[in-house]
Amino acid sequence: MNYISTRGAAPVLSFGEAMMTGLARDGGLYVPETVPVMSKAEIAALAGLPYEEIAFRVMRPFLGDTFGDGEFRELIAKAYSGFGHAARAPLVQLGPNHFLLELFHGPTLAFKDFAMQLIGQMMQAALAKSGERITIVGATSGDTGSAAIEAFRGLSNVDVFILFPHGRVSEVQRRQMTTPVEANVHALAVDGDFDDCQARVKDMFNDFAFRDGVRLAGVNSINWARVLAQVVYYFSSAVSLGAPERAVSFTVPTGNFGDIFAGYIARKMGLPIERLVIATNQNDILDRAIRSGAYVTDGVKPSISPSMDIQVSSNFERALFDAYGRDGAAVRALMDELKAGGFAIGEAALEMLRGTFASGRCSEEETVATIRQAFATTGEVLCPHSAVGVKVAGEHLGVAPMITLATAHPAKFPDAVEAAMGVRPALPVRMGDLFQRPERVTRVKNDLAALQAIVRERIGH
Ligand SMILES: Cc1ncc(COP(=O)(O)O)c(C=O)c1O
Ligand SMILES: N[C@@H](CCOP(=O)(O)O)C(=O)O
Repeated sequence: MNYISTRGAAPVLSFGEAMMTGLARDGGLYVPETVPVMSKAEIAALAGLPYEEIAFRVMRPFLGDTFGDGEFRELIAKAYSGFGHAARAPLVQLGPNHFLLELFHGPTLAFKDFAMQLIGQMMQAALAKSGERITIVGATSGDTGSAAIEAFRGLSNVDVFILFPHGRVSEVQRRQMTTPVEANVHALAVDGDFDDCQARVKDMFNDFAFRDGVRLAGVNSINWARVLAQVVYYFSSAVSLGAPERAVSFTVPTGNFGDIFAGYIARKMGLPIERLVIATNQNDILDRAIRSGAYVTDGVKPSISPSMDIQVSSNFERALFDAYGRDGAAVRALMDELKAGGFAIGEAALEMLRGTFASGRCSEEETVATIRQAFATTGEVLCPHSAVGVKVAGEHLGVAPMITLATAHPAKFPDAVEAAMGVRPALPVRMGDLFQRPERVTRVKNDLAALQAIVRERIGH
């Protein structure tokens, strides 16, 4: 299995190489050269299997010879052993034809754990073989950062630097990143928004002297392995509702487009998905793009679903690559236009995107009302991101069962949830002392040289 860049001018890599490389050297994102298809019988055979076995069968065809079968099974088993629910990704019913896929039972209470715990295992296995030492630099709007820190804290051959927008993540999210005591964890509060943090990480990858000097690695959804691990729960949930005999639909609270892109891959692999709905908060660039054909940034607006406060949606590039017939030069030209504020999606590409994704937007008021209403009618406590999904899903219900992804635990956003429904969701007991632990964080300007200097100094390079 080969991996190619969305900008068409980077070396072709194996799965293992793409995982350790992060951003392609032409600035693009790696995607599989071809997507393996599962037969109807293979999909049907997933029903009733443990999550770990489904993960093995869905991901195995993408790996080439990076890991042996036995080794890969062991890595999967270790990755999910710390999850707080036997089903890993349980489904609960919200209404006659509407289900919620709870993706927040991992160690840091967000869907990021599904991929990050596995990537942590896979990278450690790869490093044990190569004897290398790496420097992970990641950008977060709240959840990727804590998940990455949890997956890599305390390792002797990895330093992990996380850039988060100062004052724009919830207090629980911030403390998850600033309270780990391990010396290889570096939380950096950047004076800027998430788009700034993500742009600085990409700048670091595009500075080859820095990138090669510190042996930079990425664990944002830049990294194909992150997306791949997220494909699994589309299969596990769909088969439990009758796929492949019965088609299902998904609504996905969306920011950086990684999670919904995983759903797109599941569909390409043969999973019968009727609708794939992008749900945005007031940072609605993706909804506007699908409706109008203009992908134009207009500044990140802080919201009560802060993890989705994103305008430059990294993985949309992967969708554009397919929409433009896998023409790397065309994607490169669009990304150059984006630097100046935006671009118009070509007619054929827009038709492809509209045929693939539906979309909707949820205002702040609607998010609050949805949290309140879901609790009153179903007893389910939604985090604000999941509420965005539930609200938009309600506009797209059809014959096929709708599965909305619940992407974070409500206790990560206690203020927003309490303001909506008058009850403060409690953190799990193991995190009960989070607010008593001392914090360790460095405030940094939104400046590439300043950030690079910190990384170099901390790793002694
Ligand atoms: C809780 C939560 N919901 C939704 C999203 C959006 O997911 P994606 O960036 O993959 O679109 C994020 C951030 O990624 C998140 O942390
Ligand atoms: N919402 C994310 C933003 C980063 O997304 P990623 O999937 O590219 O890591 C977060 O919580 O950090």
